[in-house]
Amino acid sequence: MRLFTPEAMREADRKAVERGYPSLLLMEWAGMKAARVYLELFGKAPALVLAGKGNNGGDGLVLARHLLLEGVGVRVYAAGGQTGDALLALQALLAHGVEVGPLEEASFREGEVVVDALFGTGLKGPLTDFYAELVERVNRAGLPVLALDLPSGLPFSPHVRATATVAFAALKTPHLLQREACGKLYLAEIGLPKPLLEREDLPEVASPEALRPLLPKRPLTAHKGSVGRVGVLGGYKGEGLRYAGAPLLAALGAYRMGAGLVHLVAPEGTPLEPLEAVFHPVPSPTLPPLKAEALAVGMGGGPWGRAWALKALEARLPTVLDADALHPEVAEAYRKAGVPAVLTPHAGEAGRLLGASPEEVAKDPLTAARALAERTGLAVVLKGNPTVVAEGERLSVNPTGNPALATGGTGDVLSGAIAALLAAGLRPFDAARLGVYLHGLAGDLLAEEKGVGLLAREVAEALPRARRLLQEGRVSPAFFPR
Ligand SMILES: NC(=O)C1=CN([C@@H]2O[C@H](COP(=O)(O)OP(=O)(O)OC[C@H]3O[C@@H](n4cnc5c(N)ncnc54)[C@H](O)[C@@H]3O)[C@@H](O)[C@H]2O)[C@@H](O)CC1
Ligand SMILES: Nc1ncnc2c1ncn2[C@@H]1O[C@H](COP(=O)(O)OP(=O)(O)O)[C@@H](O)[C@H]1O
Ligand SMILES: [K+]
Repeated sequence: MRLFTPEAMREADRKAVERGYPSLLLMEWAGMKAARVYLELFGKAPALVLAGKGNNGGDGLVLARHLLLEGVGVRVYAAGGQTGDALLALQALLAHGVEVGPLEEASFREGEVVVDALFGTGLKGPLTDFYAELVERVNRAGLPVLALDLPSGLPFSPHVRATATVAFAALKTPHLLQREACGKLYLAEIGLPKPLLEREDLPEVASPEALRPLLPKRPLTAHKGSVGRVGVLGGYKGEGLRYAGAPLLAALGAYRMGAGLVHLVAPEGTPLEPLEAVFHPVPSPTLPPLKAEALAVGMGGGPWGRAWALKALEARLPTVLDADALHPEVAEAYRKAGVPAVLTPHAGEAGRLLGASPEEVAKDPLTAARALAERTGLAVVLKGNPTVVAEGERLSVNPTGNPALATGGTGDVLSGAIAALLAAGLRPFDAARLGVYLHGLAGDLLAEEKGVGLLAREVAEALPRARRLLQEGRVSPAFFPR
């Protein structure tokens, strides 16, 4: 699944028509699928449909007809001047005897659900005047809003803040970069010929279909030495500072992602947890002899992080470099040595590596992740919402995960989880995108059950469940909770 720009989506629509596919069918499917989501979310609550004059409005007019046929009360207000498919959609609705009022007269009523079909991918520039005001009125009305394709006004401001959004044919950049405005996100297939959606030049949206085949196999004859052993190097003792928990959480992340054995290399005095680990207490950042296939370095390493990362290089094992191991000279040393590595910075750490502010990184994570991958020659996991994975020319945007993960130690769990996948033999880019996806999914499962207030160790504990859902094909490719 690819992440489309609005322009790339319009191009795909155009190519479908060039191939002879009737565009009216696309619109009919779009409106019908959106009506299904409406019924699922809001049942028979009456709808207030606000339709623009373009094809997005046309989708709204189709939806109104389908809701009417399902016995849902609809009030429809539309801009004047429809042409083409949108005009046909209007005529079909009028033929059912529905009154369509002018958009200027739209009013909001308690108990209604607003269907936002004002603008989709055809918007050029920010809304002004009447439409800016209308969007503000929609937001102020306090009613649930179902946005068709995109919340109107995106990617600019002002824009509609939707309760849910039905994206047609493919996710577009604002769906993942301006997720806040979209609410619950649904992806509806509308019959666009598949080859038009296969655009290798666009970033990937990490999807269950693409990731499932990457899951490491666990043969009947597996033993703890055959499924991947991880060395975790982290923690720091000195100057009254103790970062004891971080490496333990990385160890948990590795075990919960299926590692056969985890070696925990940490400062003397670090608690001997988890019990399942093999402990190597060290007085300074050293690399004891380890039987391992991958390493995770830097979690809670303070001033030890950099030294540890450079020592770890001697093992020439695929390595996750996190937190205190994230320094330009460390990345450069791994690149030079040709040792495969995954960098896992958040926006602040990425900013430090790029010489940019955290705000600049967070504003355009796709560009920042690509720039960092290019500069370091390594795989990069730029953490946030969304998390972006980059390596060379490849970009993968992760749709799982939610703000309940914004709590200390969840990043450490992720480092260990990615290291376990490296140890199982996955290439850095694959270990990174699979690890990030399952970590986010674990967070989604927990947020659904418990809401906010998670502990990082619970995220580790939920990893096997996330993995099993993916393995069994039970993750919906068309629904993205937050
Ligand atoms: N074959 C297709 O093209 C399909 C398109 N579909 C829908 O069509 C949408 C795209 O349709 P359109 O290309 O007609 O575009 P939209 O319906 O998103 O908007 C186009 C209209 O907005 C006006 N406009 C643009 N920028 C504006 C601004 N800043 N202020 C005020 N008015 C502005 C344009 O003049 C035009 O009238 C998609 O998002 C999707 O919902 C679906 O029906 C599926 C098939
Ligand atoms: N708002 C959010 N939405 C989705 N994921 C989030 C959000 N906030 C944090 N996360 C995830 O939680 C993890 C936090 O990692 P990090 O910042 O390194 O924390 P720590 O250093 O405490 O372990 C990352 O995987 C990040 O993507
Ligand atoms: K819309």
